[in-house]
This record gives sequence, C-alpha cells and structure tokens, in this order.
Amino acid sequence: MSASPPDPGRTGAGRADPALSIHRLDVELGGRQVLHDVRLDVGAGEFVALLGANGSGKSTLVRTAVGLVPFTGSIRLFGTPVERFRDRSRLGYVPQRAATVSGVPASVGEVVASGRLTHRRFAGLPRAADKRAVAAAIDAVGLSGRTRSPLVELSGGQQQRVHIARALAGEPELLVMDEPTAGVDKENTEALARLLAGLSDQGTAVLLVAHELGPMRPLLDRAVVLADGRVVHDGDPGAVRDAEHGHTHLHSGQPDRLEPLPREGVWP
Ligand SMILES: Nc1ncnc2c1ncn2[C@@H]1O[C@H](COP(=O)(O)OP(=O)(O)OP(=O)(O)O)[C@@H](O)[C@H]1O
Repeated sequence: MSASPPDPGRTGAGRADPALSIHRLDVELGGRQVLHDVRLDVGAGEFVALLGANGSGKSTLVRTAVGLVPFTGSIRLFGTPVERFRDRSRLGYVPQRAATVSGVPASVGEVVASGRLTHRRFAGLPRAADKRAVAAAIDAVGLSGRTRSPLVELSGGQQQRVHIARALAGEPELLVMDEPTAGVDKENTEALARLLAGLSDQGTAVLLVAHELGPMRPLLDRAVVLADGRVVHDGDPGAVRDAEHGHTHLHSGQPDRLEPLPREGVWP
C-alpha cells in the first residue's frame, strides 16, 4: 500500500489550483484602458508583492481580482471564475485606505467580527470558533485593549490595523492587501510582517500591494511590477528596489526581464 502524499498545506491534496490566476486581463475605466493584457498567478501559499508607480494600476488590478471591477479576460480564484466564485471565506481583502464608516458607531470588535460573516449561516449566532478567531485577529494587530472602542475614536493607522484584523478574522487562504501599512508606524509594520510570515508559513497565499517593501521584503517569493497598466517584471524580488520619488525601480543588469521597455525617466 502506498503512503499518502504529503499534505501540501491548508489547500489540501487535490486542490492544487493557484489561489489566484489572471490571464489576458483588460480593464477600462471612464472610457480609458487602465490594464492591458495582464497575466498574474499567485500559487497556493505563495507571497507575491505588486509594485509600481502611482497610477500604474495596482489598486485596479487587485480590486478586479476580488470581483469589484468589470473586466475582459479570465480571473480564477482557486480554479473558479471570479464571476461564479461564492466561497468568500477563502478570500480576505484589505482595501486601500479602508474608509471609516462615518456616522455608524461600530466598535473595533464589531468591525472585525463582520469579517467572519462568510463563515456563519444566515442570521446564525457567532459560534465559539468565530469569537476565538475575532479575538485572535484583534490581538494579532495589537489592539486587544480596544475591542469595545468605537472605530472613529482610533487613529488612521489603528483603523487600518482594524481592517487588517477584519480580513484575518475570516482565516482566508488568500489574503489580498492594498497598501496595508500606509499610515501604519514602523513598529506595527514590523509586527504585521511577523504576522504575515507566520500565516505564509501556514500556507496562506498573499498578494500585497506596496510602495515600500521594508520588512516585507524577506517574505516575498515573487515581485510583480506594473507600469502604465502592464506587467513589466514578474520574478525575482531582489531585482526590485523600494519606491523612490513615487516610482518603483528595477535593478539594472536584467533587461531581459523587461517587456515592454520602461518609460524614459522612470527607470535607473
Ligand atoms: N473610477 C475610475 N475612473 C476612471 N479612471 C480611473 C478610475 N479609478 C482609477 N482610474 C485610473 O486608473 C489608473 C490606475 O489607477 P490605480 O488606482 O489602479 O493605480 P495605483 O497603481 O493603485 O495608484 P496608487 O499607487 O496611487 O494607489 C489611473 O490612471 C487612475 O487615474
């Protein structure tokens, strides 16, 4: 009798589809094409950074990937076309500069618990596992003392951490984060990097939009760079420097990785 194959992680044997697979993606917004023929895969358990200058299309790409923007081409989440994807608990999304729900007196605990709804049956009461996951997520972002605080009483950086906790509470297999550390201080950015390292080790796939990689850099399996809505680099994160003056730079000496040729003035 042959031995069972090794467990490839939380995705399980036989469920080896990439967490995210994007093929020939075009997106038009306001009558202008902002994404051109984008291809991007994030394998199960892979940690991928998405980089590029302001306006290069990073947010549009991740918003489209999670089903928020109309497109032509193909997007699959765990093998299912995004238009038919219903298993929302497998996906966690932290939007860019997540808006505070002004006028709604939601507490930190309530906002984070809303990230758990996809695990619960309609109108069902939270189970012990839900409560544990919410408490663990709040603790993971260092806000356990603030569970009952109204969100509006928190600083911008703390609110951002609440939105990260909301995504973590769902215990997703794919975490898509759009500049999650914007407005978050160095100490908490480093704490988030440690947290993501742990999740990555457990098999969570991560797609991280970032301007500066900072402490996230050692976690990366791949870096993808967008310029003017096109992928101009997909591979070695070591070839990419942090954003300077609003632009993402590729180290020189690897011109074979660049297609199409970079715009004049943007690249070193
Ligand atoms: N709703 C919209 N209607 C029209 N154009 C849009 C819309 N949203 C974004 N765009 C345009 O699409 C392009 C890509 O924007 P996007 O926000 O995806 O870039 P980004 O790389 O995330 O930028 P940043 O780093 O500043 O967040 C920009 O030229 C932007 O002006």
